[in-house]
Amino acid sequence: MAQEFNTIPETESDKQEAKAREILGSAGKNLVIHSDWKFDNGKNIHVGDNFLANYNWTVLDVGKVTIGDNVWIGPNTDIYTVNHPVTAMGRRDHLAKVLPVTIGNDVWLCGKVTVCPGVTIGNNVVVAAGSVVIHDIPDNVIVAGNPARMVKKVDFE
Ligand SMILES: CC(=O)SCCNC(=O)CCNC(=O)[C@H](O)C(C)(C)COP(=O)(O)OP(=O)(O)OC[C@H]1O[C@@H](n2cnc3c(N)ncnc32)[C@H](O)[C@@H]1OP(=O)(O)O
Repeated sequence: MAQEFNTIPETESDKQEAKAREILGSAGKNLVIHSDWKFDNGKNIHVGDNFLANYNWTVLDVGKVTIGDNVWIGPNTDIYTVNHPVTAMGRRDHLAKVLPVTIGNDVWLCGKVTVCPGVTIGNNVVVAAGSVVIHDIPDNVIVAGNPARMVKKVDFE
């Protein structure tokens, strides 16, 4: 399905939107996803109204990914729901732990952000470019860095 999506020319945004709606578990009104988009299932991704994902959005949605309204995703941003063991033996045994990712309303994940398994991001949050999110993030903040930490609070208006 990802390959099918990525063959649609960027100039044919109506076709991109229709295919994205086939792929996703659910989507609200006003949906824009650019190529290349990569994912495991697609059906485990749920997005709200006014969703925009820029180029090269990768989602390892073995687990559920829930995204609220008015969320923008910058280019080359990744969301993962799968962890593997830190022990060599665990990885030899191909073990995996699946944890959901939840993103609130009015969130901007900037370019080259990585969101790790099990994370919940609140409402009205900006995750600065290049950040790696390993902890939950509260409402109304800008976070930056690896690991992402609050750099300042932000108002809604
Ligand atoms: C759909 C799309 O997204 S397409 C467009 C893609 N565009 C991008 O990805 C652009 C991303 N922009 C950024 O990351 C910007 O730095 C923003 C939006 C987070 C800046 O927000 P501002 O409110 O202007 O933050 P400001 O520049 O005041 O920085 C606040 C603090 O965070 C730090 N900071 C800001 N961005 C980053 C970053 N990417 N990584 C690390 N630290 C950062 C600053 O150094 C500053 O720290 P200091 O107070 O110790 O100096």
